[in-house]
Amino acid sequence: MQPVLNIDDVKRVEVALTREGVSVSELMHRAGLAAAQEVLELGEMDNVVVLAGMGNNGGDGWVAAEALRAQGANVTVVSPVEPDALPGDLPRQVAQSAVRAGASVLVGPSRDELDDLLATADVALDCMLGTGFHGEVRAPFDIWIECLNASTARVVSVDVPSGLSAQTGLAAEACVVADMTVTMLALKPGLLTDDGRDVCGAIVVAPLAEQTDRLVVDEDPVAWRTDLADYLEALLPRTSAVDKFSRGSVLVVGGSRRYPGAAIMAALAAARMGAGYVTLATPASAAAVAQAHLLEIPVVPLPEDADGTLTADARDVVCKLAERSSAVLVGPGLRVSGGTCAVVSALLGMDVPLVVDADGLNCLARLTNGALPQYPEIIRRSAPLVITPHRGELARLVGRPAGGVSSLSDQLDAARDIVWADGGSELVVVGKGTATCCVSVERAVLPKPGPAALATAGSGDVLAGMMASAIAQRSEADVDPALLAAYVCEVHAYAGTLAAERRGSRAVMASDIIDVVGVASDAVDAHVAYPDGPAGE
Ligand SMILES: NC(=O)C1=CN([C@@H]2O[C@H](COP(=O)(O)OP(=O)(O)OC[C@H]3O[C@@H](n4cnc5c(N)ncnc54)[C@H](OP(=O)(O)O)[C@@H]3O)[C@@H](O)[C@H]2O)[C@H](O)CC1
Ligand SMILES: [K+]
Repeated sequence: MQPVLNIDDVKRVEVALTREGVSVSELMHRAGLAAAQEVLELGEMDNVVVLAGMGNNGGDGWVAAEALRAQGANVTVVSPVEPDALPGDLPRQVAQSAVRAGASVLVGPSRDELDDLLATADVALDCMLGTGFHGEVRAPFDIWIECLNASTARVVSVDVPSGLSAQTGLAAEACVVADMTVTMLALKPGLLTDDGRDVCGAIVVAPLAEQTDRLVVDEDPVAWRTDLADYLEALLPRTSAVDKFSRGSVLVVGGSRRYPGAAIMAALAAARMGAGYVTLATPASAAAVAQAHLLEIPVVPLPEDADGTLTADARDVVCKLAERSSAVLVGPGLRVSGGTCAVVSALLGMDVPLVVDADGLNCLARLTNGALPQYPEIIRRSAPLVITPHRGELARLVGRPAGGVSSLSDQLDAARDIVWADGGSELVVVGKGTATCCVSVERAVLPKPGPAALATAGSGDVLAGMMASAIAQRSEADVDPALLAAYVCEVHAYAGTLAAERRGSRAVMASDIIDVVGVASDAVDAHVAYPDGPAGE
């Protein structure tokens, strides 16, 4: 797994490195050399343009320019001011050194001059703005970014594409779209989510010092990005010695007269993820339509009110069914009412592994007055509990205003508020977004995010069904619950990719994802188990 650090923690690692004898000047040299090395590895890069800003990100660029010049490349550095006029001591010194080494400098070019220069470039190094960037991009960098994005040069961004917040992943109006980002010391959350996913290109981490790994871990990384090999312990069992019950039984409680589909999709996804036996319990007036869609899955009708929503009387039947299940999912299509809140509350009080999604989460928000971290006893239990909120649901659960969870960084903070208040190892918050985080009290795990095709109605219901299915199949196993949840997200993401290949990237519907869950999990498992085998290539 690769550690992900908040920007403030990256700065602390920088300070810790200087305490261990690696000066900032040395770090800047190593950063510039790391960027130059990546350029050299692209091959045939004779003409290099370095767009340098005024701070240390620019300093990295001047070091890279000198290193590439030493390798025989034609290097032109574009700077807003003369090298001698750079305000920071370090950037000024490395700039002067690069000039002495023969790098050409173009100061304050017009748009046309810059376009002409970039037209001759094989590669452009983006060193305008790094982690010190804030607000909207000011001149001249807004214009430089436009020229760079319009050019045909390969673009390598140093530390972070200029214009992207490395913390939030939100891009300013002007933001470099890179082919590659060479980031210093550790991954940062903003590179992995939201606009960051579209503008970073391939990400390479340059550790800069042998002490870095240790110092990064000392800073308690805000998250860990998984590699496929990390999932080995999370793989679902594949043995011939099974019958339909030993393969795990899942109870899905969801649906309403108005929204029968969500629960149907969750039940199907649970079956496709490998549970041997799935049951759907749904309000009586949704049961007939559900049964018509679910040939292999029994549907149990439950007491409902005049709106076709569960009443509190449903609790007894639901709890009896839950007792016989290896895992329960509650929420998809449920709606929020006194009755549905009573059912969610009863399930939380049981000793059965539980996944709470969608309206189940909205019931939970209502049961806790929109302040779940203040009522940890409601979710404290001995059996596993996985809650799967998207950003809006997560904001509601922790009492933030609408839009109050707007980045991966916010997702991680809000999820931590919940798991730390709970304090137990049974709870995982799967915070869904353009990057999804699986957060337990132990750690936060980031699975590889899926394609935009997954952002479609019902996709979350499918994930929830898959999650309950995986937990049912691993109920006896001692596996890190955040890792198991991340594995399920990874299979869901890959299913989205397969569905997009089959249907077209904008045409995927949730049922297309369900259709390929089985082949997606086979493929992910093969990659995990045999990373170097034919399936892993
Ligand atoms: N982490 C490490 O170990 C190392 C990182 N290095 C590199 O250093 C940068 C961070 O350097 P820093 O000097 O803190 O900041 P930047 O270079 O990113 O940016 C500061 C300059 O940018 C100006 N700025 C800020 N916002 C804007 C904007 N919206 N529009 C235009 N200009 C902006 C800022 O001007 P102010 O007037 O706001 O002060 C500064 O001039 C990190 O990313 C790495 O690349 C080191 O090499 C050492 C190792
Ligand atoms: K940059």
